Amino acid sequence: MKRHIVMIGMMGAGKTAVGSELARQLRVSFTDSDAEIETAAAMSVSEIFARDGEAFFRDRETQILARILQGRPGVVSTGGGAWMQAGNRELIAARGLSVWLKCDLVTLWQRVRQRSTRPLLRTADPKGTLARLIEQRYPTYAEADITFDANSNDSIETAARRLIAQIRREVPGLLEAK
Ligand SMILES: Nc1ncnc2c1ncn2[C@@H]1O[C@H](COP(=O)(O)OP(=O)(O)OP(=O)(O)O)[C@@H](O)[C@H]1O
Ligand SMILES: O=C(O)C1=C[C@@H](O)[C@@H](O)[C@H](O)C1
Ligand SMILES: [Mg+2]
Repeated sequence: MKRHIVMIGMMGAGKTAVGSELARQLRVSFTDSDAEIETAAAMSVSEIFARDGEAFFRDRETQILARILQGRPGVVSTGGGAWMQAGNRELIAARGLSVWLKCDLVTLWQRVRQRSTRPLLRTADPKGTLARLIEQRYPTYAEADITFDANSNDSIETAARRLIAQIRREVPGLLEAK
């Protein structure tokens, strides 16, 4: 693979789940920026938000992304907010193919509602917060190189296979070239 494949999109879109399966099918490495930040800090994303604040988390996210992207090309899953910073978009564009996992509110809500691991959704009306984030972010997510329909009822394995087919169609040669 010539470039990284970088998964972007909302919380619950499947960046981690589909991204790790994609890496498995392509036999390349998988790195998740949220997980890397957690390992480096020995704290969960929620704990970092609570202790050091979102701005601190965003700085760490940029540093970690830059480091990951310097490595050998693989699949990289980002946190949902990473793509919203212009500097991060430039870093990603320089070394990777960006893939937006596009997903609607109903599906996202089904996937994130049970878990309390997303600090941005700890509000009085988490579904409303999710809806507002969708409105704010979708025009910018739409700037990604590839938009993948992540709504379908496909299994994670089938979704990854469908994404590989789409990348082969839209960016011929990317997966084959060493
Ligand atoms: N295509 C899919 N089919 C079925 N379940 C899915 C699919 N995509 C994601 N999920 C499930 O939805 C949940 C959220 O997915 P995941 O953690 O991959 O989202 P994410 O985009 O990485 O979110 P975050 O930005 O919070 O890290 C997981 O339980 C995952 O297994
Ligand atoms: O959408 C977001 O801004 C976030 C998504 C998660 O992946 C984490 O990076 C964090 O919870 C923030
Ligand atoms: Mg994730």
